[in-house]
Amino acid sequence: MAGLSDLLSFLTIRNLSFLILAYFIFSWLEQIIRYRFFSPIRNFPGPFWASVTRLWIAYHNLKEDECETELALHKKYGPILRITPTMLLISSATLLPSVYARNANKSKYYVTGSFGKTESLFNMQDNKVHAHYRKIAAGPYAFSNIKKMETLVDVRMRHWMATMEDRFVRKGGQGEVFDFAPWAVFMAYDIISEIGFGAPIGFVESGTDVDGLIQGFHDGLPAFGLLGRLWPLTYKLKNTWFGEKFLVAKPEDKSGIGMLMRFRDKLLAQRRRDIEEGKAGDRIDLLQTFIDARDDDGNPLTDAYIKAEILLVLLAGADTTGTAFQGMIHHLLTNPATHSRLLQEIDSATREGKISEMPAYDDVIEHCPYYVACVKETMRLNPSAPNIFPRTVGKGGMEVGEGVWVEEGVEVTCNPWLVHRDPAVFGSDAEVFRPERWLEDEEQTKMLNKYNMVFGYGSRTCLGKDIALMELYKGPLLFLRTFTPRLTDEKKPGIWTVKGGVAFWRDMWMTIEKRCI
Ligand code: HEM
Repeated sequence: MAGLSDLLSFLTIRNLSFLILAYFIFSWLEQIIRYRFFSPIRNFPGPFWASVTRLWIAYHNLKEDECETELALHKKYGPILRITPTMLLISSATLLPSVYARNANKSKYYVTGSFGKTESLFNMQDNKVHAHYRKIAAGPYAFSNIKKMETLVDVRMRHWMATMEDRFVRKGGQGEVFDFAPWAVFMAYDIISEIGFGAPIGFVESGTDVDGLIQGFHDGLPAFGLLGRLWPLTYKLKNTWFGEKFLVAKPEDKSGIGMLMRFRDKLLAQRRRDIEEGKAGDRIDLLQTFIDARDDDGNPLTDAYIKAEILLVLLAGADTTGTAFQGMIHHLLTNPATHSRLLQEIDSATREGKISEMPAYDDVIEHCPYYVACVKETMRLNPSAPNIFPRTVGKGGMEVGEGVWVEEGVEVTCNPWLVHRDPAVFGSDAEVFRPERWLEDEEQTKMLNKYNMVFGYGSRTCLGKDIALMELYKGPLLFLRTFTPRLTDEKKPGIWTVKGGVAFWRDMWMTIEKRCI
């Protein structure tokens, strides 16, 4: 009894607080020692704090200087860096095939369930599970299917061009000053919702960020960046009341994702009604191809899964493409010689009848090589997702240099923003915008294409690549062929912003005038 009362008298609030504090300090020290001296990646270089806590990368991600910090560290330490206690970052483009090997699983960085309870392709970690679902999605995203949707893209393009002319070209005088940045994204959202469910959200029509969707999406990006970077904490919280409430997106949420989910649910319900009443006709959008898709046993996909994939189309496909469109206009307005060479190519292809009033995807690829090079060069220097895409090293480990091995289970990643600046592949001027590099020599072009990471790498590459390129081979071309854009202040050609590993441009203030070919 005396022992118990002694113990109780010792457990004062002060002593208890001291014990809790001591526990945390001890656990932290134990973690530092374990990560510094017993980790399988202890011998790889990098900043001390990155090797002992994920807070280092989280801090730089929040500060929006992750890419630049890592580029400086690569210059100091070489192509392989330890950027978290369990993760290596590799900047050598030629190591992409090893990091993104066929059977590599995505690491736990891809937090499952964050875009809703049912998982879409993007977050599936296990490569076998992913392969099963990717086979089903291959049909809807097949190039032959996407080609059928080209007319949908054209309708939206025409609407966007007409709106630009109505709103911003003032006849006989100075053009109206406007910010190009949101207009590029308005176009991309309307196209992706047209392709996704056969209806534009209405950004171009209204000329506004409908329901604050784009702002809501941008506001959610810092949290998106942190959830993956601090994944052990995220997994601990995910199944708690807090996690259910704040970490898993739901249609009832006020956020941009919640709004997109409601929009998607309404259109799916409408489509189901149309099908029942025989009114769906010959729909050719992605929603219909997912509804018509069957698994290996001939069963249709569940509505929950269709919803997850359609949400992914909106999340992965709109902002990313808008960013590339913004980037291309930014680079051309800041490189007048490139701009004028490009116009020569487009104008003569148009005059010779090789590309029509609405440029066709195939014609642009065939007749406008310099234009295609400008699109590639834009996305090389400013990839829309300058992010880490980590995989877990599989059985037997992985060789990352002569005699240098990384053990099974370690997280390894590349980041397209860094890989595309590797001078060994992209040249000593890799940090400069120079589209000519894609056209100089056949072998070199092959190599640049081989080590291009803008749409990811390996078996998890972007499924929407053809859709994005279809937009990018039309939109900027139409805009530049029809209008002469002029920056209102040449010293302010737009601000490149990266939040949570996703990039966009801001403040691209300009005027446009009609041009004659
Ligand atoms: C310029 C535009 C785009 C860029 C830069 C881009 C980039 C990427 C990247 C880097 C990945 C790989 C992620 C990883 O390894 O974890 C990816 C995956 C994906 N993207 Fe895109 N994307 C773009 C447009 C689109 C569009 C338009 C769609 C759909 C309409 C789309 C749908 C997807 C899907 C479904 C995946 C997951 C593929 C899988 O895991 O099997 N993307 N994208």
